[in-house]
Amino acid sequence: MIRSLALRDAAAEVWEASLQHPFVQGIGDGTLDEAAFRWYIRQDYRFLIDYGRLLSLGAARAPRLSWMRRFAALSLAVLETEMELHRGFAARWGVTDLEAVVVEPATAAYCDFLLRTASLGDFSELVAAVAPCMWGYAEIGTSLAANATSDRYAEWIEMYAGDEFGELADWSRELLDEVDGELEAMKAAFLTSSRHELAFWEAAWQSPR
Ligand SMILES: Cc1ncc(CO)c(N)n1
Repeated sequence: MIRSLALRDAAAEVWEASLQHPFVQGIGDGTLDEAAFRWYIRQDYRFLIDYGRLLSLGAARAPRLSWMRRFAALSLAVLETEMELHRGFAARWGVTDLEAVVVEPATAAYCDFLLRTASLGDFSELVAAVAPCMWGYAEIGTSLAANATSDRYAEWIEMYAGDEFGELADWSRELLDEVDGELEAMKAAFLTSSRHELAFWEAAWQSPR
């Protein structure tokens, strides 16, 4: 089986649980409590800083020049475009302390796993760990956009359902299929990231409101 599909298969239950998670569905139909969304935006803003670092490590370690360029460009796109979306939400909804926010355990655990894998793992494990971030959000965005009834969170949905993010998901699959690496180690990294994604939704759902 094609490696990206084998990994997607192995994580199918976890991905379905993320898509069906009440927090995610609440973004889709606009019923999600704004305080919970504010909590998520604050934590995700912190996540994106380390995610930018992870992509820069990807650039530093990439064995092909074309991958190196792509990782470097992506790091900048996250630190500029994606974080700008969060700053927009923050301004609209009265979040004034984006930079000062405490890193909650689910955020810290995910970021630490990603940066540990990127620093100490094989490059193929870095690729497997980062894929659920890109591919997973693109899948959620596309699925929510297909049924969206949400005005409130429309911008968020549009960003992750958009062509740019879709291309990113395609690229992450291409990397998974082309990189030199061992399937079992890659599967472990892919699954662990997928579980952290789910735990992030759950933490946001359980956040104090
Ligand atoms: C936790 C998380 N994973 C993936 C993305 C997509 O960039 C994001 N913004 N946040």
